[in-house]
Amino acid sequence: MSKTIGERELVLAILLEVTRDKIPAHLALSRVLGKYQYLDKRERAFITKVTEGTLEHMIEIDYIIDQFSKIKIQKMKPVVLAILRSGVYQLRYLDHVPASAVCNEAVKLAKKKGLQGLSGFINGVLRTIARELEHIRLPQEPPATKLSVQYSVPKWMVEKWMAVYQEETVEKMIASMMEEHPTCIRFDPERISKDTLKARLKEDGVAKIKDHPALPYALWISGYDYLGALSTFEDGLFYVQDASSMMAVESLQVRQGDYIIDVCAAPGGKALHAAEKLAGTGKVDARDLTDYKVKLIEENIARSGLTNIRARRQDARILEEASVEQADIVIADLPCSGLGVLASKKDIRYNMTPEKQAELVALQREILSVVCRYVKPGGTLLYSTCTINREENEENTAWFLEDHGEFTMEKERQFLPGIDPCEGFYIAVLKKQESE
Ligand SMILES: C[S@@+](CC[C@H](N)C(=O)[O-])C[C@H]1O[C@@H](n2cnc3c(N)ncnc32)[C@H](O)[C@@H]1O
Repeated sequence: MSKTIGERELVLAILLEVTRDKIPAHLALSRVLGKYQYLDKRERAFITKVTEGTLEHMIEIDYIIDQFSKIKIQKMKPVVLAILRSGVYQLRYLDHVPASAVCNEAVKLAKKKGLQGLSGFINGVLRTIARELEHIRLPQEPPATKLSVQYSVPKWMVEKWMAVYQEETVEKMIASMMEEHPTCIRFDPERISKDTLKARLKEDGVAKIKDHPALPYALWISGYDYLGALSTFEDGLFYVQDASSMMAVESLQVRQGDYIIDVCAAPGGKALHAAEKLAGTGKVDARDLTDYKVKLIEENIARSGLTNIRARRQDARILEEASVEQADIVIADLPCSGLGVLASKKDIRYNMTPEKQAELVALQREILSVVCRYVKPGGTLLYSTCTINREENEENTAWFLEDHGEFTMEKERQFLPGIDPCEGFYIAVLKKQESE
């Protein structure tokens, strides 16, 4: 393929896909990197850094643009805004790119995109920002605006959290969400000891390996190139999973021989963990909505070598008569707004809205009302989400318990990033009364 598209043009294409067309950032990025094979390592690194960085700091960047542009960002053409955003990111965060190069490249790109008439405007805004860079002041008041701009998290999310938690807690949470975190992995101590796994990970070239403080079968790893290249990963010796998800399964007290239904199981993290806890006994029935998702679970089952788990397609909103009162444990780890995992999924904050969140609450209630019927008398229902939002969490559980007097709350916990050693996650363990 001839080299006609430059790195900044590809950054622009990805930013437009994410911000205008609402394509998840990791998909847009991997599609472009996959399509333009001629890009060398340095160009790939630049494209990744600038797109991810621009998205990560986008609210702060928009605030800065609005300080120095006579046209406000809401009035700008998406292409102009995307060129300015990536330009401001490079000026503010990439020391090795000279300001003159940032401005010149932005002008060239604007002209290439047929925006000759606006290239002077783009040049003017970027040059002014480059000049004023040292003097830029972000808002200090009110607290929700300060945190929103400083950490580039939408104000509505910050306000939601500030209504529940102290400002200091919210800042710790958000700061933690913006930091790079090591990868959390779970291993099966029945299959490999911690010491052997650590030795193998070192042989694989993993630079840092740390014990998780709360879980004996969890490790934090960092300083490796590519997960898929680790022999330990290829051999299925660990599963990448946040500690919060492990704690969800830990809270269940799985007993040998249990029959467990996971109604929204893909890619299979909690279902596989539960199957491990059954130690070769019992059965886990891991379900999800589509064939594609079922395949993901099946791939992970194959990697794990476990034989007491199977995957199949089943819409959790539709009652399956044959499952009624059959399960010792039902895991309902439902689709949610994902506000607890902004650290690993950086575009959630721009794609999630209060309206979408309200739709998710309705879906969660619909699924809970159906799948609670699969729990045996005396059995357990786990409701969990990876979000920090009372409507989806505590309020949903309270709503459920009001309607279902046969269940009582055994355990409820909201994990907060920066406060707990994991991502943001909610767990409610609900016990169904024994039959009379
Ligand atoms: C939070 S994820 C589950 C993560 C999984 N429990 C784990 O630990 O790996 C939610 C899952 O719900 C699935 N889902 C969404 N709507 C569904 C439905 N109506 N029926 C079954 N699964 C559904 C999604 O495909 C997604 O895989």
